[in-house]
Amino acid sequence: MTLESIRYRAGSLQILNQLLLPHQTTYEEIHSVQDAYEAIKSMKVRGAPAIAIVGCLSLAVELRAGAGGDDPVTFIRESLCHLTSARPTAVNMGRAARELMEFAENESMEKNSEQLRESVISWIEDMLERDVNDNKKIGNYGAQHILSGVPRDSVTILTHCNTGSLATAGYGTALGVVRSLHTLGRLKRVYCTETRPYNQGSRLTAYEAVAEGIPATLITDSMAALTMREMNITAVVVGADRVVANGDTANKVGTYQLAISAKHHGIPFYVAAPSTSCDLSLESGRDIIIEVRPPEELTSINGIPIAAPGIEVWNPAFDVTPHQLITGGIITELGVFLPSELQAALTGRLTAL
Ligand SMILES: CSC[C@H]1O[C@H](OP(=O)(O)O)[C@H](O)[C@@H]1O
Repeated sequence: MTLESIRYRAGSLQILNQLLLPHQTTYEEIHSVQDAYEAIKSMKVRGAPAIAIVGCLSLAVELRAGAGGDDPVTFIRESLCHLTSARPTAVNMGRAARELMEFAENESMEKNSEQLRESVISWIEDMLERDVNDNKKIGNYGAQHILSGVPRDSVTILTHCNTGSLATAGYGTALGVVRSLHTLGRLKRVYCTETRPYNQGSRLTAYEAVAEGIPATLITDSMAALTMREMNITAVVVGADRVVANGDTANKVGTYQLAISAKHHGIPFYVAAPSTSCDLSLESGRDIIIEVRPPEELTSINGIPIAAPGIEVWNPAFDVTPHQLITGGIITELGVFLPSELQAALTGRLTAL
C-alpha cells in the first residue's frame, strides 16, 4: 500500500494533512488557490514536487468552476504568482508556474476562455502521471547505479527527510530508489534520520517504510556519522528542493553535514531529483534563497514546549550541499549524472549510458 498525499478528480482536490501524521490520517478539501497556499505554507502538504502539484491542482479546481471569467489568463498569472510565494526554496512550483504561464498565453491566442480553461486543466492533470513516471525512472536508475558497485550483495542506504509518496505524486525520489532496491530484493536496510525539527523522517519516512514492510531503522540526526562508521552504509541518497547549474543542491537542513560525513567515510553521496527540481537559471548554490521557518517549529512539538522560554532560535529549513560533495551523482529520470554533466544532460546534449 503506497500512501496517497494527494487525492484528485475533476473539480475536487484533497490533501493528506501531514502535520497530523503518523497518528492521524486526515484528508482535507482544497477548494481554492488560497486553500492550497495556506496548506503549503503551513506544511500540511510538503515536498518539492508535491507542492507544485497541489498548487497547480488547486488552480485546476478553480478553473473548472469557471474562475477567471472572460480573462482566465490574468487569474492564472495572479494565482501562480501567489502559490510560488508560499515557500521560496524548492524550484518546482516556480518552474511549473513559468511553464504553465507560457502554455496558457500561447493557448489564449487561439482559444476562447472556456476552451483555454479546459486546456490548462488538462496540462495540470498531466503533472500527476508525469511525476510518478519520473519517480519510477529515478528509482530504477538509482538502484541500478548503486548495485553496479555491489554485484551480488544487498545494500544498506542512509536517507534524510521524506522523499517518498508523501513528498510527491507517488513512489518518491530518494525513497523511490529505496523502493526499487527493495522490489529487486537487494535492500538490506535503510537508515532514516528523524530530520528535526519537522521530523519528516520519524513521522513520514518511517510511516511509509512500516506501511510497506521496507526494512528500516530510525536514527536521530546526531547519529548519522556514527551510523556511517558502524553500519556498513553502501550509499547515502537524499532528495532535493533545487539543484542548480553546477550541481549545488538545496535540500532539507542537515543534508550538508551528511555529505561531509559521507565524504569522510568514503561513502558515495547521491541526490535524487526529477528535472522539475532542477534550476539551470542559477549558476551556483550561493544564489538559492533559503527559507527560514518560525521558531516555534523548533521550540515545541505538537504545541508542547521543548526549549527554554526566551531562547533565540535560528530555523533554516534547508541547506546547500556543494556539488563537490555529491560524489555518487545526481539521479534523474534521464539517468545518473555527475554534477559536471548535469547541464548537458538536462539540455539533451548528454544521454545516460
Ligand atoms: C522529493 S521531496 C524533496 C525535498 O522536500 C523536502 O522539504 P520539505 O519537507 O520542507 O518540503 C525535503 O527537503 C526533501 O528532500
